[in-house]
Amino acid sequence: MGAVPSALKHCLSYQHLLKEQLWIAEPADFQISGLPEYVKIVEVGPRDGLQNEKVTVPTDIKIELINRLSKAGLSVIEATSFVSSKWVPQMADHTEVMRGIERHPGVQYPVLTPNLQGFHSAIAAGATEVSIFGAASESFNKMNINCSIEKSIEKFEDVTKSARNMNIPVRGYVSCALGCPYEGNITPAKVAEVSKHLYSMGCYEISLGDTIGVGTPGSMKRMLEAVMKEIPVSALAVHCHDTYGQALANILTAIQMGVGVVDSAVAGLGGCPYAKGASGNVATEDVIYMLNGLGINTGVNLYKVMEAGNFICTALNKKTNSKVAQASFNV
Ligand SMILES: CC(C)(COP(=O)([O-])OP(=O)([O-])OC[C@H]1O[C@@H](n2cnc3c(N)ncnc32)[C@H](O)[C@@H]1OP(=O)([O-])[O-])[C@@H](O)C(=O)NCCC(=O)NCCSC(=O)C[C@@](C)(O)CC(=O)[O-]
Repeated sequence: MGAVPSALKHCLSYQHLLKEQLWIAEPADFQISGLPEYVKIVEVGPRDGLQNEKVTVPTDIKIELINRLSKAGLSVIEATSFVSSKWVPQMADHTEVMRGIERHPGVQYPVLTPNLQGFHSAIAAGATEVSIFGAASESFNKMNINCSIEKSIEKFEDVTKSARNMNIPVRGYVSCALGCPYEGNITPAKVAEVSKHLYSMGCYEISLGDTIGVGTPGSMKRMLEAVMKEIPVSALAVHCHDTYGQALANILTAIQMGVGVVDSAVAGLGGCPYAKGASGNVATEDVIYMLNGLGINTGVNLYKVMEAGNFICTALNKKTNSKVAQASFNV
């Protein structure tokens, strides 16, 4: 570990913090039966975390954030999205971001592509993995990508077909998996149906999004039970926003059910522009702290993620949403 940056120095005096959990990437040397040895973190901070920021974040700050996250040991960092700059102005610099980042060996930098136009722009900018993003709610789908679920499936098929021809892996999102800001309750059967469509068209992984953070361990369990009838659990990820403070509990429930991939955002940044009131994603720092405490390896250095969180929160002039970072920095 290198020199401790001045902003973090005072953390060292916090005697009550479990040193090994905070500073060392290695998980505890025990294993709780029934839990996996390893969980993959998909860092979505540079995309989901920043897309809703009202003030334009300078491109070099986005690039520096991604470079710092790469050095923290994260193996997947969602870098940006190739969507319309009229819809999401914050992501307008997608090409510059993709051209500016350092590519670390073993790290994937997927980007969102809602249609063929986005896919071709992403490939031209150097993307080597893309994500398509659907929803289990008609109303949300319309608000988010301006078409019905059925129409979006057609557009996604165009993307997956082109991606297959170019050997580009495609990840699929299903938003509103535990509730919709416009329709309220969403049935697990609908989530399973949309997930199956995306999986059948070639997505290697389906990320189930609690877009507005209303889920509980109970609704997470019911939804996963339905989806797991259609898709192997090894191809599932969970993507939890923390609006109602349930994200860590929901993630633990998913992991206990065999899910091995968790999306999260550094400093708990985030929110969806088309889901009013949705708070940030679960903080990467908090997920890693929990997993370390469970003896589950992530390969990620918590200390370096905290540094990256400190960097972006300073740049945005905002307080971190990570409880672990708040406790460590006494903010
Ligand atoms: C999907 C579109 C583009 C459809 O937008 P549209 O207006 O229906 O598209 P269109 O095909 O009719 O084209 C209209 C204009 O958009 C342009 N256009 C068309 N496609 C693209 C593209 N790919 N990139 C750039 N420009 C594009 C196109 O060139 C044209 O430009 P104009 O001639 O008017 O100048 C639009 O609705 C859009 O950009 N929506 C934003 C979606 C978004 O980024 N939402 C937030 C991310 S999703 C999320 O946060 C949830 C998630 C994933 O995190 C999981 C969870 O939490 O649940």
